[in-house]
Amino acid sequence: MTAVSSPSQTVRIGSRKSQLALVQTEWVQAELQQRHPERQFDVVTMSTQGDNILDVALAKIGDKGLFTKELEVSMLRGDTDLAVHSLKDLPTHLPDGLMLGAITEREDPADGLVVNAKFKDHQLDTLPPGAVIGTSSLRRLAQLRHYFPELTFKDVRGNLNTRLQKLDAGEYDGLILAVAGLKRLGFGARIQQVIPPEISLHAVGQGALGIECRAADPEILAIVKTLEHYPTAQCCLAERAFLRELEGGCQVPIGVNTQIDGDELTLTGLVASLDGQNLVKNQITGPITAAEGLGVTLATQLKGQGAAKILAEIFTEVRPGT
Ligand SMILES: NCc1[nH]cc(CCC(=O)O)c1CC(=O)O
Repeated sequence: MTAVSSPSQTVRIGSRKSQLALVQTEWVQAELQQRHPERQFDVVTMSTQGDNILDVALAKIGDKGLFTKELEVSMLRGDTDLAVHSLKDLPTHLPDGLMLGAITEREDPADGLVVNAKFKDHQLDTLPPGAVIGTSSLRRLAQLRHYFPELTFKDVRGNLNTRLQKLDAGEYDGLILAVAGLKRLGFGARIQQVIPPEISLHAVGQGALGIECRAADPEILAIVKTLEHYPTAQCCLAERAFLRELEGGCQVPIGVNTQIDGDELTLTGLVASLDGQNLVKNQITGPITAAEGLGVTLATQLKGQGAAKILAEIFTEVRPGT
């Protein structure tokens, strides 16, 4: 008798429809298919709120689950079994019934500068005063304003291709984008400068993928876990604990950098005011196995150093009335 795969053998992977999301999900699909040949892995795509609202600055619409909610509802209904996210888009609090099943190996987590052809060979410190830099992230804005007050910063929305088209059409002189996204979409050659952590700390979870699944589905969890990359997971769990403790979403100027050296993990964290005038930054080192505790401790330290005041100010500025 030949084994015919029953419908229950099919694992359905939820994904956003953007080109980056699809590249990432197809990578996960191929890796899982290779590790679990007895199963069939299908991709189910859906649009999220974040994909549909393109005319409003991200900072103004809030961030809680903007790019993830539809994928989560689908898992809770049993229409899909897991979801692939850019980890930085996944909120630190997940809905009841779901969990972060695995974190995959991280691509370069840094931000990168991409420029219009007329500024070929320029870097942030050689661009002329007034050059227009596109970014939709308050974190990038605050840090870059601090170090390059003579540059002009302008909001930019849309997927990566749209953004690059706007850049090449001359609407911007430069864009700040995640190196990971550019590389995954084949635009690595356009990265003019990888921005060092001394100038701009990256977003929590940047460059890694987070695979979310149902908390009460051990079979799927066991499958998903086979994609976990331990060092990346510990770094990202430290970063996510730091962010959770500060209660800031991805649209608050919070930056991090995490390094592993032997059995030790060093987490650097920053909270910045929107105008980039005030940067509160600190660092903590401890055993890798205490990753989340290190994130919580660093957050508490930063709050005491002035971060609590900065965050309170931002919440009243960005979301008046709430
Ligand atoms: N904010 C959107 C987003 N979410 C994930 C990435 C790609 C990089 C990653 O995996 O962190 C990007 C694009 C960007 O920030 O330039």
